Amino acid sequence: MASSTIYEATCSAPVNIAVIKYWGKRDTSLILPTNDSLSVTLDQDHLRSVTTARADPSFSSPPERLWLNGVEEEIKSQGRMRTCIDEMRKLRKGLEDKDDKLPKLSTYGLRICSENNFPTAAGLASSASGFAALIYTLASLYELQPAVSTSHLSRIARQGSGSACRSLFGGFVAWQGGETTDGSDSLAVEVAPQEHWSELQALICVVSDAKKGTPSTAGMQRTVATSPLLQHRIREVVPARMKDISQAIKARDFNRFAEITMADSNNFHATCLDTSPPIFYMNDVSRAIVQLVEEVNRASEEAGKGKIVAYTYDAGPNAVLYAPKENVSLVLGLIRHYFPNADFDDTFNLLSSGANASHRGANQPASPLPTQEQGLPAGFNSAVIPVHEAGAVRRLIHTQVGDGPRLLARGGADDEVGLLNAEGEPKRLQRSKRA
Ligand SMILES: Nc1ncnc2c1ncn2[C@@H]1O[C@H](COP(=O)(O)OP(=O)(O)OP(=O)(O)O)[C@@H](O)[C@H]1O
Ligand SMILES: C[C@@](O)(CCOP(=O)(O)OP(=O)(O)O)CC(=O)O
Repeated sequence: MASSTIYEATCSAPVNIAVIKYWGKRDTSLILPTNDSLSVTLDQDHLRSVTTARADPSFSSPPERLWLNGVEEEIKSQGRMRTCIDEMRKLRKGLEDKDDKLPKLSTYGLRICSENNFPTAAGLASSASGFAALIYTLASLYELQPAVSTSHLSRIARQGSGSACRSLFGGFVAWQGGETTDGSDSLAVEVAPQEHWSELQALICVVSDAKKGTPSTAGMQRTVATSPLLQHRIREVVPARMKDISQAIKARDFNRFAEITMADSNNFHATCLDTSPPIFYMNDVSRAIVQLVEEVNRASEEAGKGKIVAYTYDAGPNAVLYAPKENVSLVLGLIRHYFPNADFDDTFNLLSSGANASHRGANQPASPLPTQEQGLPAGFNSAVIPVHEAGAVRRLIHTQVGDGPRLLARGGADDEVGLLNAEGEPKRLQRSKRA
């Protein structure tokens, strides 16, 4: 029998894409990085993880169960999920020890259900939004805030997946790597809120949605073990860039922001190439996008204007393009010309054919090259890359800088947003594990 009060919370959390990359751990179990990093939080109206957690004394054998996208996952005894749940319980117990009146939720079993609204295998940062949603939901269920700060929560999210600590904040977020061996100073802080530079937008070019060859967790430790270039990155490159890009963000200086973002993506991928055996995340399509961005920026600067757009690549071939709002139509036009037939989620109605129109690749005629009236710089070399075969870029997602995790609902199982049914099982269950 379930107890009469339902202790439940449902929250969402955003994806973040780093502009100064985290790559390497100095402690693999606490997840302490070898360098600081900095990211932009993306709008969870477009990409998000939603998690429901319920605590109930009747939940037993096993006390905790977890479903991701409708499929039950094992909570391994030494695993990251286990650590996160245990750490959150400890924080709740701390509050209960100080206040007798609080229900002893820390002793109750848990049911957790989470869904990502983007394909988990799309090479987007699902572990970041996923662990941030988990931590924020448990913090809401256990009513930890304001006693426990968001930066404190980020220290726990970090132990789920390093990059997840940055998804606890909106806007522009730094993960301070810290120096202590216990990880107490390794946490995320806000550099600037979303509203500070809300004109910054992102166009995600999904080049491949196949699961990558070398997972980041394994790849980065191979780089730590074998790359001399990584040592230079840790000592010289990143510290200077962290300062410079923070200033660029504070001054809303897109030119400088773009310069540092692209340089850091290239430096990170250079350390991957410097790894033994080398790791290749970018492919020919990724490199063609780099050439296109470099050319439009060159032509714009030659015309006495600033850079139009910046690229950055994580541990996969997909490009994330950052640009001020006023440049996105041009960037989109260029991508749609050189990479025809991509599915396009037109969240901002740039192609102006109705609200949230979705343009499915197969029916789209090849787009013409944007004109000078549409902002193409006069000296742009249109032969910089060939027009690629249809579907070389499979999907385009247009989004913008966004806010931090949101509490969507508290309490009953019959609310619309909660993911668990009255029995504490997913409302939407998938029969078998994804391939
Ligand atoms: N909604 C979620 N809630 C909790 N954990 C999640 C969620 N979504 C993903 N995860 C965790 O993240 C893991 C996937 O992380 P993985 O690093 O393989 O992919 P990725 O995050 O897409 O890639 P990367 O971190 O390299 O950008 C899953 O196995 C799961 O443990
Ligand atoms: C290239 C990156 O996206 C690497 C992300 O690595 P993860 O955070 O996925 O790694 P773990 O801490 O092992 O879970 C760069 C970044 O997001 O800063």
